[in-house]
Amino acid sequence: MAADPLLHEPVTPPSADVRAQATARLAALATPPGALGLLGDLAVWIATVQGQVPPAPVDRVRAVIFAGDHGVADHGVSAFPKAITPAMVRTFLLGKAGVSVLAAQHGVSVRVLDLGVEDDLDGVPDEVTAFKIRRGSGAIHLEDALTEDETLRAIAAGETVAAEEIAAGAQLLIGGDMGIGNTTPASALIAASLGLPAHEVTGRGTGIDEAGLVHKTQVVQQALDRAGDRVADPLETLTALGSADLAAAAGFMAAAARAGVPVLLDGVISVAAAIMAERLAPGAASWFAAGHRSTEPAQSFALDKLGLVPVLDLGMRLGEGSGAVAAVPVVRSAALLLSEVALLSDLT
Ligand SMILES: O=C(O)c1ccc[n+]([C@@H]2O[C@H](COP(=O)([O-])O)[C@@H](O)[C@H]2O)c1
Ligand SMILES: Cc1cc2nc[nH]c2cc1C
Repeated sequence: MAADPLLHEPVTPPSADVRAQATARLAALATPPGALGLLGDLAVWIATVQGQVPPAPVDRVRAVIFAGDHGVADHGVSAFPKAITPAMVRTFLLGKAGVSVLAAQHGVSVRVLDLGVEDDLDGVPDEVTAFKIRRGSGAIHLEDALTEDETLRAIAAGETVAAEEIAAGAQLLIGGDMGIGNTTPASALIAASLGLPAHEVTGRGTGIDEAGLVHKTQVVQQALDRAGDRVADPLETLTALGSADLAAAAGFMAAAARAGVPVLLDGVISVAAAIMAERLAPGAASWFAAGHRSTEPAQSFALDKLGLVPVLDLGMRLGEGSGAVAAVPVVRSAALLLSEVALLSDLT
């Protein structure tokens, strides 16, 4: 497959003029300056990415869960077996996962897609597997995750999905994940992109013990050493250290940014995809906000790199898009405050 001609093209940033107007309105509200704290910053962000002051209510929020398996999960890096991945895909479809409950409460649509699950998912609707790239991505410490062609096809799949969600009316998109072992490639992508060693970024994922963490750190470092200088290029980085689901999530976020649709990021996997989206489409991160801080160290390093301060910090590490969905009511509150609070100049 030929590379997308838009890859590496800079993304048009949100309007600096609208940002200035939103900042001025926030300062003019009938509140002491700075009294809304991060809610105020979030209000300015949502108005800026919407291109309008005051901002519109954030009614249509759509989450997409990119599911896939990872060869590295057979090498002692997770507390759980791979069979959990297809089982959770079925659970999302039943509306019974953690993210499903939060999303139902907050009126967020959830779409789950199999990009690389190591199971045929017999009986699930065809639309779930329509973008499948392969059954399981390569064990990144021993081999490439993907072929170059698979990387390009996965990115293109994510771009198509973003276009579909935007056509369906999304005002705000969330990129979620499901895949046993996926904190290993996510940490490797972040380490490679930020130039950090494995011991700084590697975390406990689903809950491995101390010995497991030592081993997982060695696996991440082995993957980084194996990839070597190839990590200077974002496509090579995804091919060597990523996965079908992570590449698709990166394509999804890059396409959302190019279309001027904001993205609320979730945990370490979502933020790894955001880092890759920013590398594929420089400037994309100006369309992103961070839903929450995960317990994974790589996620905090990556958020700092992107210049993002998370809305929530609840010690969550579920993935699935759940931390971002939990932050949606706060984003909605922020938009409403900037549009409905009286101006100081109007006080009687
Ligand atoms: O979002 C996070 O920061 C996060 C942190 C730890 C674990 N997870 C979820 O747990 C799975 C990956 O954990 P692990 O230990 O198997 O690499 C995957 O399905 C993720 O959605 C997610
Ligand atoms: C049960 C379970 C649910 C998950 N959801 C996201 N990652 C997960 C990992 C496990 C193990």
